[in-house]
Amino acid sequence: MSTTAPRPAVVTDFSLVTGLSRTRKPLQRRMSAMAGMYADQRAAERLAEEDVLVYEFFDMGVPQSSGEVAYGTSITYPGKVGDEYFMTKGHFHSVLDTAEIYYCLRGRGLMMMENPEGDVQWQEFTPGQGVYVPGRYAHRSINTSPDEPLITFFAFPGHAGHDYGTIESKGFRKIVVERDGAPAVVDNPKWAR
Ligand SMILES: O=P(O)(O)OC[C@H]1O[C@](O)(CO)[C@@H](O)[C@@H]1O
Ligand SMILES: [Fe+2]
Repeated sequence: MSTTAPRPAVVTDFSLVTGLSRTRKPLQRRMSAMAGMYADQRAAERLAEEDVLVYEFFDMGVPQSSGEVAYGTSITYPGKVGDEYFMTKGHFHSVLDTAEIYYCLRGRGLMMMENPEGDVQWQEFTPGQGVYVPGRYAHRSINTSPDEPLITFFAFPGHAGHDYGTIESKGFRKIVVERDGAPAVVDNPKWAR
């Protein structure tokens, strides 16, 4: 939607240190909402009983229309389900060919990406490093630190939308697990063709 009526400039707040906003409410995802996404479902269900908070994000409330820039901060907490690191659900954009930029403010981790044709890529997150997720790539943030939150700033086109269906039913082709004390990218045993 485009309009010629004057629009107020909007001021939003979020901390580049904590990722938290004083004025926006976080959207929180707990283990109970995503237990089935981890390879070790038993371990996930145990954590779901305590309803552990896996990640939260602050969406700054921009209209979901073309021409807008949606943005906010995302905090993925440290933790593991069995040997698999805490991660976001992950999604494609409903308008598939829309990109997204993430900028790491704190912590350590990976952005996992894959496109519908099966190309898989991952990029490291370290503070001061951005990851540009090209259009057509599903994306999931993964926190590989033992004790620090992974905090990122993100921005994407307002009309992009979120498509969780494919990832919820099939997962990503690769998962990230701890092997000999270090993160390793391995095939997802649950991935279904
Ligand atoms: O939407 P998911 O996969 O639960 O992950 C949340 C993150 O992705 C975003 O939707 C941006 O793509 C953010 O709102 C948030 O950082
Ligand atoms: Fe996205």
